[in-house]
Amino acid sequence: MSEACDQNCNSCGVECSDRKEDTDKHDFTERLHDMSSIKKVIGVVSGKGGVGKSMVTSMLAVTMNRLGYHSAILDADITGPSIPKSFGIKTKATGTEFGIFPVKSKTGIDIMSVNLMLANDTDPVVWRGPIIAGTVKQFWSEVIWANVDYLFIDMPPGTGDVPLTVFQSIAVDGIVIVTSPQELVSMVVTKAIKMAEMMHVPILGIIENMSYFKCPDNDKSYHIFGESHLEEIASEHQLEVLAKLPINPQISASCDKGLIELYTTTDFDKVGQVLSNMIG
Ligand SMILES: Nc1ncnc2c1ncn2[C@@H]1O[C@H](COP(=O)(O)OP(=O)(O)OP(=O)(O)O)[C@@H](O)[C@H]1O
Repeated sequence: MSEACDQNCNSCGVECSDRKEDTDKHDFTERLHDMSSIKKVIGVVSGKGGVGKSMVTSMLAVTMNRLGYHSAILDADITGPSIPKSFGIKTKATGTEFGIFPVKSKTGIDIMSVNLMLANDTDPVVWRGPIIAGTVKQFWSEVIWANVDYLFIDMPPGTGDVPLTVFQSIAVDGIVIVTSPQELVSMVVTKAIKMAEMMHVPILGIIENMSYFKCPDNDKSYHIFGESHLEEIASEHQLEVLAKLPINPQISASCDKGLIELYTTTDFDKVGQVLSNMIG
């Protein structure tokens, strides 16, 4: 210890034997539940709301489940949870002294969402930011995610408190960015990309939803929300285009009826392959 020591290690650069841990450097990482095992954690993000992020999260879980992996979904969209509805889940989550058990969908996808804990699905979550962020952490550390290959996290839109909490406290292996043609012409998707870069989370690629509408009468494709700028944005940030999804009334009908697991498409084949390669 130096003679001039004032016991404030934060303002001193000397590596002496009495040095205390730097109190400015916090480790925000949350511990996974002891009974959980997750191979890969994938965040699904969007710059703004309503672009189909929850639908894409659901279909990613369904796709990997169909490929023989055990998928799970952590619904981190606490104030606007829509995952249980897409899967038609009516039962509530249960818990014991060991932890909280996610609810299984019809095809065996494990799901945890705030709506599985509320008495009524229509009860609003009127909580302040730190409580919401704390709930997401609890979904990670107190839920028993048993033998999960892919845990998909449906993030709230934007770059606010909850996405920040997820990136800081959960070891995310990669993110998928969901966007729409309208959104791409604005700067919001770039904000989401830059946030992931700042947090050092690998970006697996971009999915453009509501890209076009294929008319069943004449088989022509119409760009309802304008021409896509996806390739430009993707190449600007050296990102892979994982899918371009059409506007398809069957998608919204499947979500509304809670039958997303019955929706079939080849549109997710590429992203399914990219995700499979992560486990091998
Ligand atoms: N490609 C599509 N074709 C038709 N309907 C779609 C498509 N994608 C999403 N939808 C519908 O649009 C609505 C919004 O989708 P979703 O809830 O997935 O958006 P979101 O980005 O998660 O929204 P939020 O940010 O508000 O949570 C849903 O009713 C969904 O079924």
